[in-house]
Order: sequence, then C-alpha cells, then structure tokens
Amino acid sequence: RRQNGLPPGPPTYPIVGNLLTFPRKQPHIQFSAWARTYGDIFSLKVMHLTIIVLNSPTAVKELIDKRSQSTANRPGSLIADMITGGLNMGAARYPDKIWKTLRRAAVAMLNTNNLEKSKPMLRAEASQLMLDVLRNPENFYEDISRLTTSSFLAIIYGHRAVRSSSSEAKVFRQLQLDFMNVVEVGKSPPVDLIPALAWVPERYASWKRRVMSVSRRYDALYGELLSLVKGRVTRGQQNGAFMEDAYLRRNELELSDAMLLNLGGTLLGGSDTSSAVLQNLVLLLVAHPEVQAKAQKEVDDVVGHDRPPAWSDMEHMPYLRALLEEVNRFRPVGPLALPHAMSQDEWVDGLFFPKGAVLFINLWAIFHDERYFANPEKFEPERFLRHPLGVNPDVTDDPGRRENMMFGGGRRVCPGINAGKAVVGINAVNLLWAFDFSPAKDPCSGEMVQPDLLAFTEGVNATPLPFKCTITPRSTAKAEIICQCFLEQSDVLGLYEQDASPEDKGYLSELRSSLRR
Ligand code: HEM
Repeated sequence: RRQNGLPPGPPTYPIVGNLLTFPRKQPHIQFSAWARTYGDIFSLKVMHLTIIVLNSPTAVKELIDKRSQSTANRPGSLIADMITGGLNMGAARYPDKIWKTLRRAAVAMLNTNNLEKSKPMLRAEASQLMLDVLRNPENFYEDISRLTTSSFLAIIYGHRAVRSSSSEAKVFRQLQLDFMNVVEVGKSPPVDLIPALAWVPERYASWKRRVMSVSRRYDALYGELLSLVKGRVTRGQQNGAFMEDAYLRRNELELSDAMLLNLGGTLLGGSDTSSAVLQNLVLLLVAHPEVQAKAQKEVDDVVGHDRPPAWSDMEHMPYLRALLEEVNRFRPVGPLALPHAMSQDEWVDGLFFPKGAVLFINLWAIFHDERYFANPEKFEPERFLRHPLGVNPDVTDDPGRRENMMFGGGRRVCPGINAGKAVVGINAVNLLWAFDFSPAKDPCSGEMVQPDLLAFTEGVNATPLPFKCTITPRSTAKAEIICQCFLEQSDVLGLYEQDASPEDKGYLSELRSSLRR
C-alpha cells in the first residue's frame, strides 16, 4: 500500500504492489502513459520499494536541482559494487566520501581548459571517422563506436584505439555489453530487493560467476590502461591525458590506486552515450532528407567545399545546433537519465518523498509533452530555431525548463557534458560536410528500405540497434580532401599511438603509405 502523502499512481496489489504491471522493456514509454493519467509526479510500489517518477521540468527543478542535498543518492546496486568494489562513481552513494572524491577528480579533469587542449586530437580522430566511412560505408555503425571509444581512450588514457579490432576497443565493447547485461534490472536475480539471494554460494548461482568474470576483466582492462599512463609518466612522454594529471595529483586528490582504476573506467563507460547520439543522428538524417539538405546547405555556406570543417565553424551554424538539440529531444539516449535516491525525507507541495525512495527523471515524457511541444512525435529541428528550448512559442512554458536537461541534474549532473557535446558536434559537422545519407536498398527488389525509428536497446540507455543505410561521398574532390586531412593529422594522432600494438602500427603505416601514393 502507498503510505499517506505519497504521490498517486496505478493501483497496487497486496505484497507485490505494482510489480506485476511494472514495464520490463522501455519503461519510459509506460511511465509517460501513467504520467498522463496520474500527473507530473506519480509513484509506484515494487514490494517494499517506493519509486517516484518526475515527468515535468518543474518536478525535476524542485526535487533534483533545488533539493539536491536530499536527492543526490543512488539506489544501491550490489552487482555494480561487486564488480567495482563500490568505486563506480555513477553508482556510488551520496554523501559518501568515495563519491565526493571521485566526482571532484572527474570534474577537475573534464574542465573546459583540459578539453580545449584535447580539441586537436578530437578533430584528428574525427578525420579518421570520415576516412573509415569513406573506405567502408557499410561499417559506419561500428566506426562510430570505434570513434567515441578511441576519442575518450585518448582523452582519458592518452592511448587511442586505431581500429574496431584493436585489442582495447574490442575488450571495452564486450565488457560494456557484459557489464550492462549483469547490472540492468531483470538481467540478474533482484539481489537489491531480496538481499538473501546474495548469500547463495557461487557454485549454485550462475549470475555470480558472470559478475565475477566481468569484475576480473574490468580490473584487467583498466589496470592495463592505467599502467600505460604510469609508463608514459615514468618515461617523461606525457601526452596530456586526464589520467596522467590524476595520477600525478593523486595525493592532493586523495585517490588510491583502486580509485584511479575505477575513475578511468567510469569515465570511459560514460562515452558510449556520445556514439548513441551520433548513430541517432545518422538514423534521423536517413529518414528525413529535407532536414539533411538544410543542414548540408548551412555547412556548405559556412565551410565551403575546399577544406574540412574546423571547430570555429560551428559557432556560425544555428541549424546544426537546432538539429542536434532535436535529435536529443526526439530520441534521448538516456530516456530515464540515471536513477536518483532520497537520502532523507522531504515534503514538497503536500507530497511525501520518503528516504530510500528511488527517483526517475522521465526525460522522454518531458521531451514529448504535447502541452509544450507542437506535434512532439514529429522530428523538426526548426522548433529550436523558433524557441531556444524547442517549445511552442504560443504556449506558456513550464517555468522549470532549462538547457541540458538530457544530462540530468542536481549534484549528479553528468560531468561529461562539454566533452560529449564536443565529440558529437565536430563529428556531426564533418559527416554532413562529407557524405549523403539515404535509405539502404533491398538487394532483391532494389526498393529503398526505411530504417525503423523505434528499434532501440531496451535498458537504461536507448541506443539505436544496428541499421543499414547508403552513404556516399558528396564529391570526388571531398573524398580526396578526406584522405589528405587524415594524413595531415598523423602527427597529432601519433602522440596517442605510442603504445599501439605492433599489428596496429603495421596497419597504420600501410594505410598512410597507401594514401600518400
Ligand atoms: C551526449 C552524451 C551524454 C549524455 C546524454 C549523458 C547523460 C548523462 C545522464 C542523464 C547522467 C545522469 C545524471 C543524473 O543522475 O542526474 C549522466 C551521468 C554521468 N555521465 Fe554522462 N552523458 C553523456 C556523456 C558523458 C561523457 C562523455 C562522460 C565521460 C567522459 C560521461 C560521464 C558520466 C558520469 C561519470 C556520470 C555519473 C555522475 C555521477 O553519478 O555523479 N557522460 N550522464
């Protein structure tokens, strides 16, 4: 039963509460439907657990931003703790010292000054994405994943992943999949709800064996990456990676070796959202040729056809900015952000938010709310030209709406906002400058096959599932510039190739010589 004062919600059953109707897949969709019936703040009971879903900017502002002292905790995840020894920043409890220490170090590393220093490398990486797509357009989805993994490996560890088959890229991708496959609700027994399950010995609990395997591989990957950093520091061959800074300042930042290892791991894990945004962009460009044409016209007007885009070009591209905002509104990659938890009781406008309750920010409901967005199911970047936050100019907006809602809020707001936006921005402008995107052709009928705009992963992150499309360079002159541009970036990329494997070094030298011929 709901306690007195809890926000309303769907009817509960004895003992299990709302467990039987709790959505197992894409919960944001059912949550948004419940919000239309029960209001902007509704609650669910799942056995003894209280879940409260916030479905409006004002609800987020009142709870997550204004009362962040009470709402900055995370629900416990025994499995994440087993893998990371309780040192994963995204899952760490508030106000524990572990979270504070890791967060302080992450914010210090991801600051705008450091990011500025990484921009030449990010542009060089972006030049490789253009080249990879030019050489093998069918592989674009994988290439985007390699790009973001490599960009963040380079930013964080100073070591890039040259190919999708490079050891770190492969191990990281598999580890991310396996990590999510044990941590996500429904993928392992509900040990957080029924703690006794955690006492079952490993030989009878296959989930424990999977968790321990992820844990071992997690330590091995991030331990190895950290030793590359230490090696460069010892040899005096630093390349400006964030972890070099964290390692050198470890005493001042109070970071143990285990914390350093997990800090890098958490940050690299955060990078996956950026590839999902870029994959969404391609998906939506394929489905909306008129939007693609407008964005390309703007890019052509600013950049022209004789050189690749530069960072400074983006300041002059309001349509590109609107396009990226609309991609994130239409298909937010974290539709429920990450769950928060109440660390103390609060009463807000007559509603009770008890200590221990889990809070979800329903970004999907906030971005698809018909009260504020005209025709929210339509993909229309122009709405962000008409209004800075995309809402219909004829309505009075929810006063709590603010920029960057897709990055969550309060003390837990994403620390990678600027880095994520930078990687997405430079690659978006490059792709529009270089290529035309259209639906794939059915090999038998020759007919165009429109991509499925609803085929997404079903867990915490909504990543578009791999899809096919046709990608062609916009001209032979541009194809030539793409090859030259990659070659010109060799020195910048070389700084991050010091520890590349002999196979990757061989591949690169062959690639560069073939481009020079
Ligand atoms: C476009 C890309 C990105 C999106 C949409 C995104 C979104 C989010 C969201 C919604 C949260 C939860 C915030 C909350 O709890 O209120 C979050 C947390 C987090 N993000 Fe991002 N993120 C992105 C890129 C990145 C990048 C590039 C990094 C690292 C370099 C990163 C690292 C993190 C970390 C470590 C947290 C946990 C923070 C904490 O619990 O204190 N994110 N992100």
